[in-house]
Order: sequence, then structure tokens, then C-alpha cells
Amino acid sequence: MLPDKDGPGVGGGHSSPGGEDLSVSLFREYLRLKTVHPDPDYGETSSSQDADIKMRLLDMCLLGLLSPICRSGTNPTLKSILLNSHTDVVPVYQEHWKYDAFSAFKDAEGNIFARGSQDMKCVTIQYIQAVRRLKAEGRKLMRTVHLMFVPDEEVGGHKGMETFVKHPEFNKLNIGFALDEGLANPGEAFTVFYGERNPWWITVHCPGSPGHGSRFVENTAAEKLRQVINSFLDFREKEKQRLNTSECFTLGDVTTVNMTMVKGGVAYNVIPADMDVSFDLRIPPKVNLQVCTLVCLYEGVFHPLQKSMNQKLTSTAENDPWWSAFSAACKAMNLTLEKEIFPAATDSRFIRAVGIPAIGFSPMNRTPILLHDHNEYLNERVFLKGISVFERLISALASVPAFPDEA
Ligand SMILES: CSCC[C@H](NC(C)=O)C(=O)O
Ligand SMILES: [Zn+2]
Ligand SMILES: [Zn+2]
Repeated sequence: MLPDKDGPGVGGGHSSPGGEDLSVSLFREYLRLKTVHPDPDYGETSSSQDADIKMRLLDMCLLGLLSPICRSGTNPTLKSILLNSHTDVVPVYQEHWKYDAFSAFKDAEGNIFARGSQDMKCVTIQYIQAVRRLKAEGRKLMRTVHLMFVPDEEVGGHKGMETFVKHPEFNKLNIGFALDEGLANPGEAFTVFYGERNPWWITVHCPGSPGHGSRFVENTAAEKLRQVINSFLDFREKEKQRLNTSECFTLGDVTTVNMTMVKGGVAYNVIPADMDVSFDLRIPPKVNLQVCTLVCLYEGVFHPLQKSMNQKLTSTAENDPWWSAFSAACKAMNLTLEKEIFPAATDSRFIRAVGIPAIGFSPMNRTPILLHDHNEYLNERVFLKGISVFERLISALASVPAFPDEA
């Protein structure tokens, strides 16, 4: 995917014969690669080489490719900066799209429509182009910068970042601070995420007495199922009220509960011996997870598919060196930041879990949140501004002075 030195180049006002900025052309080219679940084609994303950036493929997982790329710093013993992005995208309902979701169609306003335009192929190309611009300008970076392109984030990261953070190769990168994906902001401000809610995907099994569909059988599975559904949905209603009645709350501050699957039954006239109901819960980092576990156990046997217990937050204290470099660079660019807890789950949770501070940040203001939605798009001007934003941020983060224990 990465073009050669003679390829599209660093953009920044340089345009292709069609008059399009070269970075935009590269972005659209990347959007056309079908790295879409359930059968993402990761092949092309990792096939090319780049003369500016040293690239290594690590094929340690069964399905995916993990590709750390490094731009060496002048002091390689210092902790490095990780710019992480996932290469996979979620499926589309093509019939609901105005344009082919993998054509990267650009309309007259410069809106580029494609799956992944917000989540998160924009950020991948912005990182690459920002690092190249720094290189082209001859800027020396004190700390090494690693770009990592990981697979399978959209299906839980098991064959991607979850595995990679435990691998010795990850350790060798000596990462001190990471950037990963965030969300668009419809207003003027930019949202930054310093933590995430814990995803719990649980199935409650409701066994009961079977019998003929014409009788009043006691203790049926459906009665148990109803109790379970009622208590989960009652809690959902309370949390929804809490969100709607407090101005200071965002989605990341409350627990969401959604019933997402129900299974059971074999025939109209046979009372089933069991029924299953599944929920997607997202629990804020400050909620006591032990209590949640007890509540769930009280409801019945449950089999968690996802049950993240990681409650680590990244410091946004004024005196934190990483945050202070990040926020000062944003201030210098007159960007207003809104700090939030990420409502869903990203690879940042695995990075934070191994003790590395991570900030979720996709520089997309004046943009509706359309990740996983129909007609996902990003405007080319917003995209291009993001490259300049990352250029300043990367430079600031790579210049964070050595800590006493790094000397
Ligand atoms: C829990 S693993 C699935 C990850 C997915 N991430 C996003 C950003 O949509 C989610 O939160 O559902
Ligand atoms: Zn994403
Ligand atoms: Zn996603």
C-alpha cells in the first residue's frame, strides 16, 4: 500500500494531474482495498515498501499481519512513540449507500464516501504523510516513532493487538506513549479519549420445564427469560435517564445495555427446555466491576465472550509530560479539545493494559460520527488538516525530554 519514493509523495499542496492533493489520492487508493470483514484481504496493505520509512512485517498471528514501521529517533535509547491504526473495516449494507462503499467516491463538496473513511483509514494515511513531511523538512526527531498497522480490531483484536502486546517483539519497541483511533466531532472541537468503557458480551442461559404448548407448565424458560430481560432493560432505562438528565455526562460515562440476540425453541407447540438471551454491555472505567459480576451472576448462568476488566486511564494531568506535550501542541494550533471516555472498544485497551499510556484521537471536527454507519464519509479538507495536526503532534511527542529513568 505504501507508495515508493517516486509514488504519490507527501502531498501538502502537491497535486496529481487531476488537481487532487497527493495525500487525498493516496487515502482514496487505500479506501479501495477490501480489508472488510468477514474475509478481509490484508495482502495489499502490506506488500509495498517505502524508502523513507523502514518497514517490517510480523506475521506471528494465524490470520493477520502486524507491521511495525519505524522512523528512528536521534536518541534510540529513549522510549518511543507508537502511532497505531487498524487496517480492517466493518461490512456494509451496500443497498443503503449512495455510492459504492469501496469506490472512495468524492462529491462536489470534497466529501469522500467509503467504508473506513472515518474508521480509521484516514488516520493511517495521516500518520504516514505526517511522518514523511517531517522527514522531507529535515526535522530530526529525538524519540523513535513506530507506525503499527494491525489487523482484526473490528472483531475483538484477538489475532491483532491483543496478541501482539504480549509478544517479545512488542516489548522490544520500548514504547512510552501511544496514539490510536478516536471519533469525529460534529462541532468545532476535537474529541480526545483517555480511557474506554469495558465491553461485556454475555449470554444468559435460561433453562425451564418443557411440555405441551397448550398447558400452563410451571417454571418455563420463557418466564425466566422475561425476568432476565426485564431486569437488564430496566437498568438500561435508568442509565439512559442518567445520561439524558445530566449535562456533564457523555455516553462514555454511563453503562449501556443492549439486548442483541435471542435463541431458543423448536416448534410452536413445544415449550422449550431452554432459551438464551445475549447482551452487549459497555461499562465505564469507574464502575465497580466486581459488583457487576455479582449482579450478572444473580441473573443466571452467563458465558462471557468479552469481559474486559481493564480500568486503566491515561493521565491528562497538567503535569503529565506526554499529555502536556499533546495538549500544548493542540493549543498552539488553536484546537479546542473535549476529553471523553471512548464509548466503544479500541486497541487502546490492550495498550493501556500493558501499562502504556494511550490517547484516542482522530482529528475530524465539523464531521458527523459515521463509523460503522451507512454512507460513512470524510471531507478532504478535514482530512488534509489532520495531516498538519499530526505533524505538530508527532514532533511534540517525539521531543518530550528524557525522564530521569531514561537518562
Ligand atoms: C469488543 S471488540 C469490538 C470492537 C468494536 N470497536 C469499535 C470501535 O466499534 C466495539 O466496540 O464493538
Ligand atoms: Zn476503528
Ligand atoms: Zn470500527
